[in-house]
Amino acid sequence: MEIGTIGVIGAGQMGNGIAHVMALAGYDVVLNDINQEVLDAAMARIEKNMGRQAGRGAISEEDMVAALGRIRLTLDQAEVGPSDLIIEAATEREDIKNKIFEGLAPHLAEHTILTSNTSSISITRLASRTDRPERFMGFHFMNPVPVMKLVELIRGIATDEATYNACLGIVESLGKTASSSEDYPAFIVNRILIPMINEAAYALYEGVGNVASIDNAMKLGANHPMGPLELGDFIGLDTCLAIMHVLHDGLADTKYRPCPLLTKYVEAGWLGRKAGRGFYDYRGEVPVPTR
Ligand SMILES: CC(=O)CC(=O)SCCNC(=O)CCNC(=O)[C@H](O)C(C)(C)COP(=O)(O)OP(=O)(O)OC[C@H]1O[C@@H](n2cnc3c(N)ncnc32)[C@H](O)[C@@H]1OP(=O)(O)O
Ligand SMILES: NC(=O)C1=CN([C@@H]2O[C@H](COP(=O)(O)OP(=O)(O)OC[C@H]3O[C@@H](n4cnc5c(N)ncnc54)[C@H](OP(=O)(O)O)[C@@H]3O)[C@@H](O)[C@H]2O)C=CC1
Repeated sequence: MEIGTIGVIGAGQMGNGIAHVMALAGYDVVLNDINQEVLDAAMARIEKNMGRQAGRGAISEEDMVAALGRIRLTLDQAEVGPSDLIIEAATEREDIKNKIFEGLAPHLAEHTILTSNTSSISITRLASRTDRPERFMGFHFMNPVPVMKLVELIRGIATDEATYNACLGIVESLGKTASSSEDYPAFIVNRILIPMINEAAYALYEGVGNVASIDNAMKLGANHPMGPLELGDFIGLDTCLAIMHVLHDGLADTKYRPCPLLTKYVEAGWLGRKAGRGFYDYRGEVPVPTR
């Protein structure tokens, strides 16, 4: 199936990265959010990131200008409907995602493929609420999207082969690598990664170490590019907590208990980098640990 236009719903950190790589690969992109300021910030972020790529010669100025011209911003979800493929990248809440797919339903073209960039939520369950479970997939990018090579592809129980192959073709056209995961809570990467971040929050909660010692231990002792608390802030602590709840509920195993300190940070609105404060405070010149 020929894919020309890609709709992206949610213009947060993932939505802007997805729009960036899709436009550079030659797709027309319709980027939607409920907030004009978020749309404007997403476009500014894309321009900045592409500018850096052009600056170091990874892409040409012409490619950059052409890619930026392929991105259309809209507050009207209906304008996303006729896209060949839609990637939902809104907040990690099942009620929000269901509402988006319900709202899209009357505006979809017959052939439109629906996908979700969800980090953890059942693809089968999301698909079952739509009119096209056979044309529904998990299309899971990693953060930061322009840099990370992997895309997890998750089939729901009803996903057909044509849909899977269309998504695989897109991943290849981006120069990224697809890995297939079965549809179980948090798939592969987050099944392993997010419990590690939650465990780091427990180590902090129990006083095993402070923020700096925990992050340094994993950076210098295990060669991780970011410490687990820094990575939690980078992903978004609300997203990390939501994933822990999906693991805990979906696998009914106490080993996935969300750390109470992680919950407290989210309740405080200390969601990490995107909120200016999380395990670190980002409001000054350099990030300062909060504990
Ligand atoms: C939660 C989920 O559902 C799934 C997930 O995504 S889990 C999270 C997965 N991601 C990770 O684990 C990221 C771990 N961190 C890293 O790999 C690295 O710290 C990093 C790539 C983010 C930054 O690397 P670094 O060497 O410290 O920084 P830096 O040298 O500034 O950046 C490296 C490159 O990334 C680019 N980059 C960094 N952050 C970026 C961002 N937010 N957006 C776009 N590009 C970015 C830089 O432009 C730079 O590109 P060039 O080398 O081509 O100039
Ligand atoms: N952060 C990460 O590292 C990764 C996240 N993901 C997944 O990607 C998705 C997005 O995450 P992320 O970008 O980090 O989250 P962000 O919080 O950065 O962005 C989510 C965006 O969705 C918007 N939004 C909420 N409701 C709607 C709606 N009804 N229609 C359109 N937009 C809406 C939000 O607006 P507002 O702020 O106004 O509510 C916000 O701008 C989640 O499912 C997450 O699990 C996947 C891989 C990695």
